[in-house]
Amino acid sequence: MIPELSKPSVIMRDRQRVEEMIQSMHRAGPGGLQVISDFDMTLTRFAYNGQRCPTSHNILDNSKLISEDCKKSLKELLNKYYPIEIDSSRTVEEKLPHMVEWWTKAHNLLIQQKIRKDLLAQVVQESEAMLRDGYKEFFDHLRDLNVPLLIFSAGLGDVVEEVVRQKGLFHSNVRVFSNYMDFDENGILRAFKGQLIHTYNKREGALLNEAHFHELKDRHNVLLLGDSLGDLTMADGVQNVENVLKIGYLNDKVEERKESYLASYDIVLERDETMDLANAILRHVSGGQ
Ligand SMILES: Nc1ccn([C@@H]2O[C@H](COP(=O)(O)O)[C@@H](O)[C@H]2O)c(=O)n1
Repeated sequence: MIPELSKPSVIMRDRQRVEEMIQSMHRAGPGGLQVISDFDMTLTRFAYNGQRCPTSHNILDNSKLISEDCKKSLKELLNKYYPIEIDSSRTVEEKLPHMVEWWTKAHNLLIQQKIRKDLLAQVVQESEAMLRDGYKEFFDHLRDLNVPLLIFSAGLGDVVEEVVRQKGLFHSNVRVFSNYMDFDENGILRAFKGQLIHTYNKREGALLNEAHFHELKDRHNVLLLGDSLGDLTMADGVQNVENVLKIGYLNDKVEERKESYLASYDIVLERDETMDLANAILRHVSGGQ
């Protein structure tokens, strides 16, 4: 049905179920579809030429807006908390306080740097942010089909938006839910707005945005893209859902985490740096439109 499902990087625990869901989505067509995606390491690449690619936080952390001392502290936080984030031997409940601590400490450090809003665009331009191969077809096809793309990110919303804008992809069907910076009247970062979003509380974020999902209440099929087990709850605010086809990018600690990803995602993409499968599914669902 979809040749990309047979790529070596694609693994599934129940191929028949996946094919049934895709067929059902095809019957409903693009008018019944919405796409909910994580940003960092899902729409962006995990690695390029053997080097890790930056998250939206890293784009700012590594920039000229951050002092060397602060860079060191942010790196120490990353080295301490990232292994906890991806540790398959701990439960989500065990990880939660550590994630809140990481994000809170990192955001407080960023606030101390008195970051200027007007320099963010330049920082993104000078960064090594990289979207996955096939990103343009993905964004443009969704725009052409009028399919909403909701990006749920525990990263930095201002940076996420800037990356998408600079690539010419911020089409009117794209909405970003994320951690947004609050700037004072001089354009200096003074706080973060709203409730903190980290890797494992996206369900709360999704439910807080229920009103937005209500606008999409006639779109009963969801294509969900994520890279962590926390991303699985991103569609929890969707009403009258018929199919949620969950595609998970397994980027890091692949062997260790494969079982848990296979148990939770319908399709797991192992070290796959492309949007090929999502693009192929969209082509199929839209009947070649
Ligand atoms: N200070 C931080 C905090 C988090 N990260 C990483 O960003 C990713 C964002 O989360 P998503 O679930 O939306 O992908 C997360 O995976 C953290 O590893 C960071 O780099 N710096």
